[in-house]
Amino acid sequence: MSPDDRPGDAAPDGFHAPRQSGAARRRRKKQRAAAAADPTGPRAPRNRSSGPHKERVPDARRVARDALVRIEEDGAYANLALGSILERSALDARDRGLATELVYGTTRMRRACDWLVDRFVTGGRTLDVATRATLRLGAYQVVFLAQPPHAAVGTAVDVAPTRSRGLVNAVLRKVAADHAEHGRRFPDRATALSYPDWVVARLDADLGEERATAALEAMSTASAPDVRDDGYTQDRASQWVAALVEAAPGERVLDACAAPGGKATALAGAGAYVAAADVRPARARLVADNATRTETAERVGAVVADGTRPPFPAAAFDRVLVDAPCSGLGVLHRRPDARWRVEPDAVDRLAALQLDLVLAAADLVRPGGLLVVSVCTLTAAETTGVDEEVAARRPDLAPLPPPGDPWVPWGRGALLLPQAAGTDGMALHRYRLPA
Ligand SMILES: C[S@@+](CC[C@H](N)C(=O)[O-])C[C@H]1O[C@@H](n2cnc3c(N)ncnc32)[C@H](O)[C@@H]1O
Repeated sequence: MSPDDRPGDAAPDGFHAPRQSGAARRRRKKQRAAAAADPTGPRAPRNRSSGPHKERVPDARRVARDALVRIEEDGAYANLALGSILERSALDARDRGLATELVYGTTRMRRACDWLVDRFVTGGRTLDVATRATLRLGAYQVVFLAQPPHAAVGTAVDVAPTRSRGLVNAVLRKVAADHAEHGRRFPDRATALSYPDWVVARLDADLGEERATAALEAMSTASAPDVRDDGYTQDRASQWVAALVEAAPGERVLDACAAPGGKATALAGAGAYVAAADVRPARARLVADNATRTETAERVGAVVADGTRPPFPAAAFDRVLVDAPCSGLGVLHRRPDARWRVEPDAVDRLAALQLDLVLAAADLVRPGGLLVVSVCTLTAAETTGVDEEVAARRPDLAPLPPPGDPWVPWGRGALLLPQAAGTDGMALHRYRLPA
């Protein structure tokens, strides 16, 4: 996994846009070379617009189909794939909205859509990427958008590759007929919710089935972006975390994992002097850019530093925030494709890193100061699990009571479930250093 692809790192807050990873670019190049060398293999991306519709002005569904092909074929991020195709299209605002809904919704519900169509693909036939994308799109419209079947099937056939129009028509008609007769039905919860098995199993075990289901359902709906008074786009959960640091004007605060700078700029906006550190130089530059844009640059010092080996003197800060890299299982609604990218072993690997970051940060807080730890995930390993280790190794750190509703108590900290207030899911621990 490339740095740009790390879970929990790439929240689309702020003014910046994330880039496609180097790995994705390399993969794409390799696929093109392989397709060119093997004419019987999968279609090369350059051919994807061939066929009788090549010259047509793209409509929302065609744009959506093309974006879904790019996401699947090139490993492109959904927002970037769609963004670049929309940029070149002549769609008006309404059709852009429709294309976005189709791409994001179909990407989220990919597993469910595959199950809906695969029952009716006979003879063990392997589907090419464009045909599968078209079938997913059609199934999504019929089953999840409840569009009139004849219209949904007709438009899917219209954007299908010529060679598979008959198949798309036949399969989607069966999907529509089955849906009309039985409604939505799936073989298991993970397919119905459209997440990888391991994500559902992990959240079931950690949150209980009822909370996990509601959280997973909430993260299949789009979240409304919130724009701060200074123009910075930041989810309300992150704004609350920054406020819970309770930084006062003139205080020295360290944000040990700061990029892209959402919380650092909020802390500086409250009047604190903020050392905003991040281990990745490119991301540290984002912090500086965002400080300039929010007019907090005179109180934000962006620093490249590894939080596990921080280059600051002991007890140098009144408050330290560790907004740690995490598996991102509380913010899966932000990126529709994120649920398919997170890897199961990320949870334990990141929990170990979080513990190192928290223990190193604790040494930087002055006597009587505050250490705040947040993660945008919901796993026990990365929340209560890390805190249990902290309790064992730093019994001198006194946990503060959890904030009230919509937060709920979670071990010695607090949890904000994505279904509680329509925000990101977050976990928070706050510790007072002995005076
Ligand atoms: C969840 S993001 C932080 C979001 C940020 N606090 C905000 O509100 O905009 C986690 C950040 O931790 C950084 N990071 C990862 N490992 C780190 C380390 N060892 N030391 C410092 N930063 C690290 C990542 O580059 C990423 O930018």
